Amino acid sequence: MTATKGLEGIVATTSSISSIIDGVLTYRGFDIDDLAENASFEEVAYLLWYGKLPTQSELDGLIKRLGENAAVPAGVIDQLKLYPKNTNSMAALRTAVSSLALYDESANDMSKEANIQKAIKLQAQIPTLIAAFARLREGKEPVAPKAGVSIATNFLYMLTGQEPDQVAVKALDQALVLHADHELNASTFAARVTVATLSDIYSGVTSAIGALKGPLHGGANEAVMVMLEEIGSFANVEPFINAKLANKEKIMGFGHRVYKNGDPRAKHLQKMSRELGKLTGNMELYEMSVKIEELVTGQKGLKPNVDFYSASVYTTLQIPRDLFTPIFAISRASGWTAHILEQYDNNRLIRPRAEYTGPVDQKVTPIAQR
Ligand SMILES: CC(=O)SCCNC(=O)CCNC(=O)[C@H](O)C(C)(C)COP(=O)(O)OP(=O)(O)OC[C@H]1O[C@@H](n2cnc3c(N)ncnc32)[C@H](O)[C@@H]1OP(=O)(O)O
Ligand SMILES: O=C([O-])CC(=O)C(=O)O
Repeated sequence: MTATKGLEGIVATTSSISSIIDGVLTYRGFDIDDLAENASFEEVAYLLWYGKLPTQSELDGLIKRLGENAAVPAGVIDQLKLYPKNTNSMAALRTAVSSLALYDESANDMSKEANIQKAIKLQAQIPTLIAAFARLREGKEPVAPKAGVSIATNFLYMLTGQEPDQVAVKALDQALVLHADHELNASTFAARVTVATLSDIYSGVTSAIGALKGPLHGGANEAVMVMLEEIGSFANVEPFINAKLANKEKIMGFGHRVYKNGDPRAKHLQKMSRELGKLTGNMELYEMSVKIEELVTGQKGLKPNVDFYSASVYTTLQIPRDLFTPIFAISRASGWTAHILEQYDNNRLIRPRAEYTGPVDQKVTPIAQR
């Protein structure tokens, strides 16, 4: 038995949800470029869950259902109030999602119908949890979700308590489309491993949030912003990046396990970053990002991934830096739950082997003689 480090190149399941073939990303056979330009996040979530794009009435039905399920139990809000104000936002989300199960009587109902309902409920409640956490830590009361509006609209509304700007809604909605699913990425794999024991959907999504949090995965979008802030100005980009590369340090938001010739989602986020910069009259973050790309691609051949330009996009939308990864979770909840449903449909316990590299033939010495 020989181990493959990081399971690189290992095909661990079949799936009909999304594919990456020759650098092209599709959800259910639809190219991400097409979806990014022509579909809303709710249409994409429907596509991931049901395998087809919705008709207008199916879409209206889903938006209505998401609205009806968006409020979170009062007990969970009470718990959020007890979280330390400076706690990590992904740790808060992970704990809060796990708590949702305590208040759902159908949490352990494994019927298909109950699991689809829970997928929709989780998708609806995650934005509410994040916005409530963000307000409570600033000493503000949570804002109740609105019915009949998109997730992008509702999230920005619940975060700020104000009717969101349409440019911001459109940008966030497109970002949600771009992040919704990505084949067998680490957090989706974590979700599938968890539910393959026939554990419940809340356990699967809680595992996934834990995996997404890390800076080698979803946490990279926040890490990109930390780096941009550390660089501080366009003039500092070149010396900063050159020093990092000379030290063989990783540049966050670059590289990918699967894409070696570039992440097809990055160009959409780059365009969004440029357009938002122009609209707000502040191009500095965009220009710094472009310069970083020029240096990292030029010297290392590494291309930006989905996390790189999302940092300047979210900052221009005035979203706090530590909510970038939770926003990724809002979007990826659709993919995680679609994968969990698919796993239940054709389940087998996921249990690979390890190549043992430890000592052999050891004998126990009585404790007094050790
Ligand atoms: C949504 C997402 O999850 S997208 C990914 C988000 N993560 C990041 O942006 C973090 C930065 N990027 C990385 O750490 C990596 O590129 C990963 C984890 C995404 C993929 O990595 P892997 O396929 O495991 O490649 P690995 O980390 O082994 O790197 C291979 C080589 O490229 C280098 N490399 C990879 N990414 C980077 C980077 N961002 N900056 C500098 N060098 C890098 C490594 O140092 C290594 O070099 P070496 O062979 O000289 O030691
Ligand atoms: O697929 C991966 O390894 C990481 C990624 O880009 C994603 O989850 O969107």
